Amino acid sequence: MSEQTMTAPATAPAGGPPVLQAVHVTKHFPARGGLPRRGVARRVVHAVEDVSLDLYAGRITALVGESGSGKSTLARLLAQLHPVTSGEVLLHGKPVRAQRGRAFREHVRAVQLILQDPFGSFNPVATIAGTLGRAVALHHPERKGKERAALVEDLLTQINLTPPRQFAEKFPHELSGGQLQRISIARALAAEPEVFLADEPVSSLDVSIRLGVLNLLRRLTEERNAAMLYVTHDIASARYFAADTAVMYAGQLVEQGPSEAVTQQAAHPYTQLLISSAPDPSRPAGSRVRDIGQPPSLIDPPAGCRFHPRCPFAMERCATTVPDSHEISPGHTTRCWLYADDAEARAKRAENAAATGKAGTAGGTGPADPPPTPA
Ligand SMILES: Nc1ncnc2c1ncn2[C@@H]1O[C@H](COP(=O)(O)OP(=O)(O)OP(=O)(O)O)[C@@H](O)[C@H]1O
Repeated sequence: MSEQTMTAPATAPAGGPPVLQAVHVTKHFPARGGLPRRGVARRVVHAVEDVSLDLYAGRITALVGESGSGKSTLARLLAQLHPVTSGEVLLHGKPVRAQRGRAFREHVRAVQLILQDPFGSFNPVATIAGTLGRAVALHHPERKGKERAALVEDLLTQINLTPPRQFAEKFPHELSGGQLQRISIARALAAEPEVFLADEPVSSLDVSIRLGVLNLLRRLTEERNAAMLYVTHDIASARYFAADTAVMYAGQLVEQGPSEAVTQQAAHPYTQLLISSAPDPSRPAGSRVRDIGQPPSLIDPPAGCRFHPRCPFAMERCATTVPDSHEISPGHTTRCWLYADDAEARAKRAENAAATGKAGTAGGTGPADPPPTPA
């Protein structure tokens, strides 16, 4: 497969048990600034609130939302880089709580994070062979000398930087952003992970090379039957790259399910807004969903559904009670009161359908459309 052609998303059936799970995970950070005052509870940032998400072997799940919605925090909780405030992270069904020791090291090996900015994560005075050699030494201490060098060359070949010797002796500043992002993927591969957490892996890269890096990630996921979380702002790329999509708003998951369903029959007004805000030349003029505000402060988030102050279809209950999860079609769920089974919700739902019309679709009208350029 050419790396410049976007093919159908990795869709290994989600039949087996999840590899990695967030179960009712919440993360509060102490708010920066201001001194604690006697008798006044310390203010916290409600970065992630009661989020449950499953990742499956051989399957890519996109986590979509605007800046500050808690996507990176969730990825870091799954990687055990932050302790959870409540809830659990499970690897193969077993809770992971250790922040040090053998269980922690095993988690860090099995679950590898790939970050947005490849430049920031390399030692500028180490060659690529030195950087990858350290990763090999960490995860395969038995491989020494020539064996270690051979493994470094093999890693470079797997990420299509060939001939490997030509790249091994280079320093980070001698490589392009795309080449360095490939090296960070190779460094993650050295651990033979079961899960990749790719946090906006292409958004800092030149538009022309994004597709190549995404297709490399997909090939590696498929070949290794690894699970992948693909964190992105770009809901249109999620449809083409990921089998499943989860949408996050202000720390809460508002919709999730098969990417095709989430992007073509978006149920939550926030998902509809995200889709209608994404560039899409095929969308008729005037079909945008009306946006009536900004994301809330996470220090003092709105009660109920956090989207309600911005939602044109909000009802009274939306301001007081966190919505239940409603199943729209098999595996496609949303936390939105529009899908409750009562007269008021039905009327609002009809209003929503009339207002959005075709606006609940992303990236065009069918699988034959050309892939969008990933952001
Ligand atoms: N270590 C921290 N201490 C305090 N607040 C934090 C910390 N890390 C993240 N936050 C806050 O948590 C919220 C969620 O941030 P997060 O980076 O997870 O969002 P995001 O969706 O990944 O955004 P972006 O796409 O811009 O990276 C933000 O309000 C952020 O300021």
